[in-house]
Amino acid sequence: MSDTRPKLLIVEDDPGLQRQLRWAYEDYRLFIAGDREEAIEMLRAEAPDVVTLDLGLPPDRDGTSEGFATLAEILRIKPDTKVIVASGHGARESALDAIAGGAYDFYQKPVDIDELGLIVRRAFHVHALERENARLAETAPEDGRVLGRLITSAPEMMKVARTVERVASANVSVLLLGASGTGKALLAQGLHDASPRRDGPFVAINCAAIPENLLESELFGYEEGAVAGAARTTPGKIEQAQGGTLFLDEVGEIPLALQVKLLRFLQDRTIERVGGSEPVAVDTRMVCATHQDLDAMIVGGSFREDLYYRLAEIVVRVPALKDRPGDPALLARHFLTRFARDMNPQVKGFAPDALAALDAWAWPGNVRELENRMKRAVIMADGKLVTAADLDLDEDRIDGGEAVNLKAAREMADRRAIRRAIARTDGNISGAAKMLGISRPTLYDLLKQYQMQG
Ligand SMILES: Nc1ncnc2c1ncn2[C@@H]1O[C@H](COP(=O)(O)OP(=O)(O)OP(=O)(O)O)[C@@H](O)[C@H]1O
Repeated sequence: MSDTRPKLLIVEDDPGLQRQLRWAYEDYRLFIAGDREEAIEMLRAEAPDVVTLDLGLPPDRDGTSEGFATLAEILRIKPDTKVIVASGHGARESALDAIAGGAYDFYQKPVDIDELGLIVRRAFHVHALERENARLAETAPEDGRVLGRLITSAPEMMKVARTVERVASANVSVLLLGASGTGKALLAQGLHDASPRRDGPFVAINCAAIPENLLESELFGYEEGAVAGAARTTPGKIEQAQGGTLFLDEVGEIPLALQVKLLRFLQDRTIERVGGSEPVAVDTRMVCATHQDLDAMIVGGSFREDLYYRLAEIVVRVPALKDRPGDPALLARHFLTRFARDMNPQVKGFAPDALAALDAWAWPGNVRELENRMKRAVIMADGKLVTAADLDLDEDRIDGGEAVNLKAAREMADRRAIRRAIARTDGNISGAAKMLGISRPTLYDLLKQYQMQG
């Protein structure tokens, strides 16, 4: 049986000590090196997670130069290695230098086997935890959730979520660019929840939903009767977001005159309410979103460039749903579970033709459209399964309607034929391939090429 004990490399030139240590570590597979060259050779061959390193190695037995050179080389070759350095009597200083140079811990000679044993065990433990964390960070969470409520399994969207998570802690303005219904509002909320301002308010305002003449007082608030003495103050959205985050959705809809006022706020962080006399200081984080092409608007003179640069310290592009392979089906399942629970508990899943249709549809309204169609489908479903008909997708428009050229037309025809074959064979790939007159690997290739699901 293969030895699965964790590997420990001991770098020690004193044969007496080597012997002593050899007996001390039953729980590990031991590798012992007497100098730098041997140590590096064993590191490369065995990749141990933990190394104990005597700083006084030949040819500099009484100094530390060789020990430090070994430490640096180990960390260069395998940076996650936990190196525990041994310092001679009164050489605490060099031990501390070693820690500054990336060593994990140190121990003082003469060796106390029990104490060193504890340090080594802890080093393995920390290494295992770090490895597990790195693994978790690389893989998608099992339920497909990231940033709290966002559901995705597509690398394109994971990248977006990770960027948002990363910028959350920095106090920079963020502009989310993406088509309607792609989840920009959800990302903005996720950013707030991941930021140090999470205990403050998250205030959202959709600039497209408010008539132009009311937008100023919505944003900046207003004061009435100030002159008569019985002032009534209504705080605007900016003020309501004090200590938290303000999400300006459809920021491209803000008229030019108001853009100037917004810019002034971003410059001096104070607002003036409509009809108000005193400036009010407001500390809020700004997150904006739009589906419009702000660059073109700047060129056309309808969006101020100086405001753009204030709002867009970080720009995040949110991909359309059709560009996130696997997400339509994953999100559809999520919405099915949610709506079935509330509206039609007998519905349990999808008929194969529904899955094929979900995959083929271009989702011009993105996740919002999917959510709405799923709600309808769950209500309309007759039996346990949602069918393609329940989704009410226009067959002729599946795959995006008119083909722009011959290549696109062929792809469209391929997709339609594949979808039908898979639906007719209840998702059986071998059967579908036979029906299409192609081999199974060819069908898999096509599914991959067209980013369809089998
Ligand atoms: N990845 C996702 N996981 C779960 N729900 C999502 C996801 N993306 C979007 N949604 C849901 O879809 C709907 C639309 O999302 P959202 O309002 O965030 O989009 P948007 O890009 O801000 O749209 P608009 O620009 O039209 O305001 C919301 O109900 C949201 O909760």
